[in-house]
Amino acid sequence: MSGYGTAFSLLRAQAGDAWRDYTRHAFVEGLKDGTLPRAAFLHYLRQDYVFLIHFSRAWALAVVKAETHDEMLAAVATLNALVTDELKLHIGICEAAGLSQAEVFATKERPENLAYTRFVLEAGYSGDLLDLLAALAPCVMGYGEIGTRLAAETTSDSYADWIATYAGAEYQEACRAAGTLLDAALIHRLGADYASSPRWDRLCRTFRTATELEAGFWQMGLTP
Ligand SMILES: Cc1ncc(C[n+]2csc(CCO)c2C)c(N)n1
Repeated sequence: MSGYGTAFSLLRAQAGDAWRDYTRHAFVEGLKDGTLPRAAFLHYLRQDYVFLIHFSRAWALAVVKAETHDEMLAAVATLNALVTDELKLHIGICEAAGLSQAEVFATKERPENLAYTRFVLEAGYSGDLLDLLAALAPCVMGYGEIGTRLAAETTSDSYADWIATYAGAEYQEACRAAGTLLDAALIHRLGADYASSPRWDRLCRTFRTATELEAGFWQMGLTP
């Protein structure tokens, strides 16, 4: 059990090797032991700022696709946290790492970044909240899992702040809230036996593709 809900555990298990390739990517192992080159980390941070803008748009779409007040509350809370706090926090992290605001704002979006965020948005545009959440889940829960493992296994202080952010209680609570939203949204639309629904295979495929695109994002990070 992952602790992020029943549906996430099922989706994670069916993603198989793709999940492992994402959460144990060489970039992640470099964060863990401090061997990740600084230039790669700064390049990743700049791309991640652009990523967060589109990710915020995807959570705004989740508000649009919500069908219950609880779903609206969960989506609007994440959207607010992203736009009000996380984007600002990210600029602060970049500045502390030696990147000016001007540099961050001028970042040219890499194709791997574009592919991932537009895949997520398209899943939401053409589908319902389930399609959108299946595409969003690897991002939210993957970082929660990576943060927890790295906090336990790290052998270096180089990226301690980054690890502490995702291992921290606040972020772990956000992962559990996303898991609760996903479980409830599935039951609301497909019933308790949602994994037997004809839609389940497609949701699994969407989750797996988003997982592969996360691994592609790490790989992009290694090539500034
Ligand atoms: C490529 C990439 N994937 C995942 C995250 C993690 N993340 C994105 S938004 C958010 C807040 C809650 O949804 C978190 C933790 C990231 N930063 N960059």
